[in-house]
Amino acid sequence: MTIEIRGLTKRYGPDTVVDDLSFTVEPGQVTGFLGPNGAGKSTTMKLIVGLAAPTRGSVTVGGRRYRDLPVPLTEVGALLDAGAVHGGRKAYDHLLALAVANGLPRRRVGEVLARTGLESVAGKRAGGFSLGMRQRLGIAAALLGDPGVLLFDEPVNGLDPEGIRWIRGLLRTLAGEGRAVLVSSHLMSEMAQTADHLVVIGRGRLVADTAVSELVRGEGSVLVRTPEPGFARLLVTAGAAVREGVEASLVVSGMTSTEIGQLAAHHGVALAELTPQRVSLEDAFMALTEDSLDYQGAVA
Ligand SMILES: Nc1ncnc2c1ncn2[C@@H]1O[C@H](COP(=O)(O)OP(=O)(O)OP(=O)(O)O)[C@@H](O)[C@H]1O
Repeated sequence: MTIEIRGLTKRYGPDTVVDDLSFTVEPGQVTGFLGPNGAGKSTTMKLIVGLAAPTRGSVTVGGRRYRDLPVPLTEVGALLDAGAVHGGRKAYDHLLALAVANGLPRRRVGEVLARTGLESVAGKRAGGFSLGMRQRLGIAAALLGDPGVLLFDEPVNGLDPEGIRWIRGLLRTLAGEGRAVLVSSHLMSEMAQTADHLVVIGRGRLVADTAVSELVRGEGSVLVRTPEPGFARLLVTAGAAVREGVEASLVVSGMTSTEIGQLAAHHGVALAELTPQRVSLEDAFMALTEDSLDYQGAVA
């Protein structure tokens, strides 16, 4: 199942929090939803599940609006706020109440408890749960209806390394099962390890909609070192952009290292160094969102 977002706009008073946003979340992959704090990620997720009404535009899941889904829990599962569990209820009872209210078989409760590693604490009250356990309970609830679409809002926030590793693995597995998985984060490094596809927003607007592999490949530059003073001019003549790097190196863009090596060989120029510079995802993200950051200082 696919999430289709078209021209989605949400205003709160004078503030346009989501601004003419369009993108698609495909099944079978993890789509990372990235943006600095306040970019509008949570609001977009609320719009997807009908917790807020769009000012303009539309969101559909499998071609239908959320409110038109007969049993939403069997089509869309969402972890939007891990704190939203009644603290006095036992984990098992919380899930059972949800299952019964949605006409789901009782056995699903045991299945999702097992899948989220909560079997041993199923009889304990959620009020005494650590953040990591509440997070797992929220995920168990999202999985209850075996939905084809899953939304997770900042699921790794506040988790320890083991919890983070577990969530990453779960997201990958859920996508591997053919589900559409949309997961928000304000950390590019986190998404780089989990997502196949990235949707980046800033100030409610779409900044990038790209495969992770595309972003990593990006526009790299090549570091060149040579004792031959005329080589920079040769590079420029060949169509490259050249600037001076540290310690008398040249930073070349617009040509691959192979092309630069061939040019040097052709002119009999000895190279002391020829190193492609990898663009890190973090750098790519900063470049993408630079213009859309509200508070540059806070992010830097
Ligand atoms: N119900 C509301 N009424 C008024 N303004 C709101 C409401 N909900 C969100 N906002 C504003 O919308 C903007 C976007 O918030 P949102 O929570 O969607 O961003 P976010 O990208 O999820 O950020 P974060 O990573 O900090 O959670 C913020 O400026 C927020 O103050």
